[in-house]
Amino acid sequence: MALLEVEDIVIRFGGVTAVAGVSFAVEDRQICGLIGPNGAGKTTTFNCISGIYRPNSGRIRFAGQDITGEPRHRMTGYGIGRTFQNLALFRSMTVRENVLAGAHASGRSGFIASALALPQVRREAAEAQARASELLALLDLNRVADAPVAALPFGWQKRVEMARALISRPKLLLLDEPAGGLNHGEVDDLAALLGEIRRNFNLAILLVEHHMSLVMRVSDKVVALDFGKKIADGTPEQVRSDPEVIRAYLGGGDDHARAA
Ligand SMILES: Nc1ncnc2c1ncn2[C@@H]1O[C@H](COP(=O)(O)OP(=O)(O)OP(=O)(O)O)[C@@H](O)[C@H]1O
Repeated sequence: MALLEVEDIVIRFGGVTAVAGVSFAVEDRQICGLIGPNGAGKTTTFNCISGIYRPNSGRIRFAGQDITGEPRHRMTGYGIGRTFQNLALFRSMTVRENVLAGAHASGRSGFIASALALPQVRREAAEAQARASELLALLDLNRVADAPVAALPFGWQKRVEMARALISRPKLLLLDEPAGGLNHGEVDDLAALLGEIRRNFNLAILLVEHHMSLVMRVSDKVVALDFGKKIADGTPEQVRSDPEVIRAYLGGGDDHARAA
């Protein structure tokens, strides 16, 4: 049984079918790249897995459990963490505070227990602090831990988002365009970091990404979409040389050419 099973999902917006029956699976500890030209349906698929959209039909299973249409606030509890293309950080808070905010989303203590500062709450808070420190070190964010997040360059803010997603110990990390806006050196660092994250946290990663060389370098498998349909699913080598993929990237006018 795969960790994530996406089965024949269809997502429509009014008259537009953004995703037209897509299926694929992500195994435990696998890094899977989701690629495709502009408008292919990547983000919509991603938003469906993370509970932002509900599919019109089809099923999504995570660790054997049907999570189709579950709201996004439940996803952390299931073991799914995510980052956003345009960042969703608390800009005036420090790096450490932002990372800790991810732990609050997954804390088991309820509102009353927290208000009364019961021992379990204090234990959870201490654990979260220790884990935040570990993550800040791993993601090389120690030096800026007490700086407001808004003062950091974009590439560093992306790392903060990743640390925030990781603090809840996800089994699957969804990354929306992690290389977007990064310079060449930062993309190299990101490739190394993704491997390190997988090794350290024993998790699977699904990334939507336009940066083709990054996807091909880090992914164990790649799923390619075009016009809402899956056109290829295999190893980076298989997908890179797939005639449908080559046609989608080279033959689709301005939008497609930009994505290639
Ligand atoms: N909220 C929405 N309302 C209406 N149409 C939408 C909405 N979101 C996406 N679409 C349409 O669905 C299709 C797929 O869009 P989607 O953003 O998933 O593609 P994508 O592969 O992520 O593209 P990009 O790489 O440009 O981000 C496009 O035709 C898009 O215009």
